[in-house]
Amino acid sequence: MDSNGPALTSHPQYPPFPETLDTAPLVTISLARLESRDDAESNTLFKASRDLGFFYLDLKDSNIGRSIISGAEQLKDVQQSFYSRPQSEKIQYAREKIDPFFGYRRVELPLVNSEKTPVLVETYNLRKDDFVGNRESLPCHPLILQNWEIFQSYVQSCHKVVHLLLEHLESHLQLRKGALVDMHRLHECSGDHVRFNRAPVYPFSKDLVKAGEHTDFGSLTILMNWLGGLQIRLPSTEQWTYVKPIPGSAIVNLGDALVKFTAGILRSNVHRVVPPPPPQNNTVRDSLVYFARPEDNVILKRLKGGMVNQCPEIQAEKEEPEITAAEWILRRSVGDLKGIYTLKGGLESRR
Ligand SMILES: O=C(O)CCC(=O)C(=O)O
Ligand SMILES: [Fe+2]
Repeated sequence: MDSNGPALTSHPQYPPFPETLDTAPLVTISLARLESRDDAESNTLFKASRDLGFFYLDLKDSNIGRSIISGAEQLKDVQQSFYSRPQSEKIQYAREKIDPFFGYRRVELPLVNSEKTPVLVETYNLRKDDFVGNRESLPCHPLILQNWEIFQSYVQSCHKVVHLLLEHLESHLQLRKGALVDMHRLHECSGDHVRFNRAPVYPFSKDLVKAGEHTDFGSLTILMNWLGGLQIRLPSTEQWTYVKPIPGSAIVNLGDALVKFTAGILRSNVHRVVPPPPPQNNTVRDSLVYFARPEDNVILKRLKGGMVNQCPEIQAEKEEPEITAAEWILRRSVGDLKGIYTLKGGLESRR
């Protein structure tokens, strides 16, 4: 039991993350301390955003944070109900029918399980603009409509956290006030979305895991997960290392858009999802993600001012097409553009 009473999260209902495993050294940053503009906490945030691009955000002592914790638990229930629906029903909301990026997607893994049934990885991308009323909503499953208010509140809370993190970052970067925040307004259209991720029980496969290595292509990602399986490649050792889920904390990472805006000062670290470590490996894995992205019309290029001006422009940066966030998301999602970490001689090579 912690200070907030028992059963804050449902982590204890799952098999435990193994104590003996080496895990990634993410620092923990307190959302409440960032809210009260604690300088030391803010410095830790900036350092983590440069060095690793991943950190835990302890949500427990903040009202917004606690609404994210309880919202995530509720949305996980929605997610589980949705994924237990028959395929014939889920594919009514498939991306092919709805939108190139938003909607349901199933990918069959090239594996055979003991029941000889397809092994499916499933995702469902739900657009922020629909929940906050920026656009006419895309068609979605009735379970989403029945839980609309939970999504609305979740999106708003995550978005507030994104603004707070961006405010701290822009101040450390000595950019003008609003330089980052004003490109991420709630009521402007953007690629922000909630994603339900579902992975079945499946054995570790080198090829599959390799194919899943990626950086996130937006600005900030707020991840809630209950089982291990997320791994990051540590910049210090190049080793793939599990990130342990911590009840009451989100895992936050920076995406490629922030690397571009800051000419490589901030880091978007490569990561992947593999089967959870034993004894968690016989449990279906759900995770819940809020992806924050720049507004659709924003051009993805370095910002002017502050620390960014002190970074000389490198060749790879000069050669990159100047495209909008909307176009970048579409092209990245079909693999047409490379992520920051794969771009040889690109921004990552500045380190
Ligand atoms: O499921 C996780 O823990 C991470 C998911 C992820 O990296 C993503 O959806 O981009
Ligand atoms: Fe990711």
